[in-house]
Amino acid sequence: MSTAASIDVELQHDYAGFSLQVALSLPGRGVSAIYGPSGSGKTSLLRCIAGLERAHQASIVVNGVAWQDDRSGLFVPVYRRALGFVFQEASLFAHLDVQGNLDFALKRVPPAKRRIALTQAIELLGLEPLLKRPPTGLSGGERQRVGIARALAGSPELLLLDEPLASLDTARKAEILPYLERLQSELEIPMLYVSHALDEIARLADHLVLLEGGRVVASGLTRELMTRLDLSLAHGDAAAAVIEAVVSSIEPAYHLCYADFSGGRISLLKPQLQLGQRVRVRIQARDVSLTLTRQQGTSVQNIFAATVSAISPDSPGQLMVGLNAGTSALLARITLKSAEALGLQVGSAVFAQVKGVAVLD
Ligand SMILES: Nc1ncnc2c1ncn2[C@@H]1O[C@H](COP(=O)(O)OP(=O)(O)OP(=O)(O)O)[C@@H](O)[C@H]1O
Repeated sequence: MSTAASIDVELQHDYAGFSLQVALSLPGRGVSAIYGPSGSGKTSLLRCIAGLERAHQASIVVNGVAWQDDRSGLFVPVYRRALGFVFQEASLFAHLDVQGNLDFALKRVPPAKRRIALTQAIELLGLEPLLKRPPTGLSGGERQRVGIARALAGSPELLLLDEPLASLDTARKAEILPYLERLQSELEIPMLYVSHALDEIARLADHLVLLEGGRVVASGLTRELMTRLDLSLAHGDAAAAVIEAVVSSIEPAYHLCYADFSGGRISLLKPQLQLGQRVRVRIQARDVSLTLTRQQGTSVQNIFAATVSAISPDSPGQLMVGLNAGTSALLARITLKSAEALGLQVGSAVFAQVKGVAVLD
């Protein structure tokens, strides 16, 4: 059922040996991440929403505008859908400089339908110094920024991003993420963001869709899904929790600041944060160890009282433990042997020692 501020997708699409069948209602603003193993149908879903593939039994409504409705025979062709598509690698016109590539995209939108000024797209992606450069003179990260600005120049009502950072190395990824965060906070355009990287998702997306074998396994708030032990994304090396905290004091001499969350006070090696600032902090399950009594004489600063909410097998010899610290969910990955030695069970009172944290914003 479509409402004005949502993206509602119901569709079926079949290839030989693969069927994609989804029914989703996503927020009409902000970033929704699409996550799942290789071959789970993430790209196919984006292509069906774009109209690059024609799904059947489909209903696709973007913030009140129907793009496809097979009950009434409506199928808006891809070139008439107000969307921007950002691929893993931007294919820019080699004979045009950056400005020329952006102008080309802008000209395809009738002036009355332009929602984003080119100057705004250039400013948001920091492209001013690159405008006269040919695409061949750009780094991979710069090309992606141009690709994103070009998608914005088309004044999209929906931005589809298919692993936009996957072809970049860690340093280039880190360079682009702040631009994507700016888009999210400064533009009203909703984004569907396909990614394999949970750290990117934790940073960018409030909403998460987990796809497996062409089906939606879960759809909901990112930080809730990330700590659900019945889901694959709460397992393995990348498993992590995200907590929200507010900076309450700063200790410049130690380059530390302290932020309060429902489970206590967390110290962060990030002195440039401001008092009162809200921060999201990512805590990886592999960085959390558990004790039955509060450790003394340890170098670990962040120790929180918690209750075990769930225990589930992880890799051989390892368990994933779900924890509640106040109303915040945490994960700890520990060995089966330690769990037995501690006599852990659901409801056990423990102390979570957090060895490393990452501030997401
Ligand atoms: N044009 C096509 N013809 C036939 N089968 C296809 C076609 N496109 C995709 N598939 C199949 O559909 C399934 C889903 O593919 P899709 O690319 O959507 O997955 P994905 O989750 O995006 O994977 P990845 O993370 O590897 O990019 C795969 O089994 C793939 O082989």
